[in-house]
Amino acid sequence: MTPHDFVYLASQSPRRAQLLDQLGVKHRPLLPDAGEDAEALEAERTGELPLDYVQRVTRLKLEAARRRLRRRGLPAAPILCADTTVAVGRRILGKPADAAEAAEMLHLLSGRTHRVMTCVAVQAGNQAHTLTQVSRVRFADLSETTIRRYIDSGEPMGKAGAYAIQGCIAAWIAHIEGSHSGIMGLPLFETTQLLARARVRLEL
Ligand SMILES: Cc1cn([C@H]2C[C@H](O)[C@@H](COP(=O)(O)OP(=O)(O)OP(=O)(O)O)O2)c(=O)[nH]c1=O
Repeated sequence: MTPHDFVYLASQSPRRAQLLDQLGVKHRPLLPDAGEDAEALEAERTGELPLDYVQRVTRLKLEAARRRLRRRGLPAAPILCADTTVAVGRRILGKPADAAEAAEMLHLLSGRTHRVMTCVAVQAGNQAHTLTQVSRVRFADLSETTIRRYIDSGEPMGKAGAYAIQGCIAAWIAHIEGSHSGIMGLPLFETTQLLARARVRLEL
């Protein structure tokens, strides 16, 4: 069987597209239709643990993407999607709704270690390959001024946990354990294993 030349990237995250580019994997967007409520997939359930949450949301994203592919009658190819969640203990930090929520999250993350979980799913034919990569991130103490300035920069919005390791807040990240690309939204080492299982053409 010849390898697949490209994957459908069912993600609106520009970071995920850039990270796939870094691997040299060709991808085509498979974005939600106007009527689809992509945000609704990320609704939390009371008492749900972060690991269960990130895996469930990824499954939902994959199912929605598979339906989309069928609806549009597009040529068959593997579909890749992912979800990134920040966890402080059992608490899930999603994307902040506004500046006040972003401030609350950054206060919570200040001076402590939290986990960042990214679940990746690749559907190839009838088979779904998934894995979850978990990293640990330690923030130095963040002052009120730093938090305020960071929120004013606009960067926290649209990011799980109200920060982006690839941005200026990296100046306060004292330690990471795990996968830098995973924290950004797509763990490259692990994703490569999934793509290989799905027989997607890789650069190396
Ligand atoms: C913790 C962290 C998150 N993020 C981003 C990655 C994700 O885009 C976002 C988490 O939201 P996700 O719901 O995982 O992704 P998304 O909504 O951007 O895109 P889609 O659901 O369509 O795939 O936070 C960073 O860019 N840097 C970081 O350091």
